[in-house]
Amino acid sequence: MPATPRVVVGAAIVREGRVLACRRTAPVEAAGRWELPGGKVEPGETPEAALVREVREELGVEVRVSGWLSAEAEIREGLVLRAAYATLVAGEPAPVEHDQVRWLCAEELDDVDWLEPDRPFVDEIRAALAD
Ligand SMILES: Nc1nc2c([nH]c(=O)n2[C@H]2C[C@H](O)[C@@H](COP(=O)(O)OP(=O)(O)OP(=O)(O)O)O2)c(=O)[nH]1
Repeated sequence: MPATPRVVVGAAIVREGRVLACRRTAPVEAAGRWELPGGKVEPGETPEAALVREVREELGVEVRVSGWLSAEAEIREGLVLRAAYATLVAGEPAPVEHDQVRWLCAEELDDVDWLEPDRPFVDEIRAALAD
């Protein structure tokens, strides 16, 4: 029986019609590519708690999860990506691990080079921002 995949959660933090995209610095093959802030859910942790924790660690802000996107993508064998919409409740994002952040509107989502697994999420976010 295959093992249950480990989940990586990403936050689609939306403010005034824009989503926050973050540029990775590591590993080398992912450096310069863009993602949603987040990371792996730890054993015993809920996805919501993981997302809030990772965003706090990576950007120094507090977010509230408002709902999960319907997409799910395989990052590699045994690792899947999920994402949730979130709103800022305290602080202004200041990257700790990323070297750049951008607030992108629907028309700007294709201006950055997203990690491959993020594509279905970006499509869903584009539609949501355009509403
Ligand atoms: N945070 C995040 N990771 C993503 C996205 N898309 C995507 O393929 N990934 C991949 C990159 C990494 O292989 C993995 C996340 O690992 P990570 O290293 O950022 O997570 P982490 O902070 O929990 O790391 P770790 O030290 O526990 O290994 O998911 C995304 O939008 N956000």
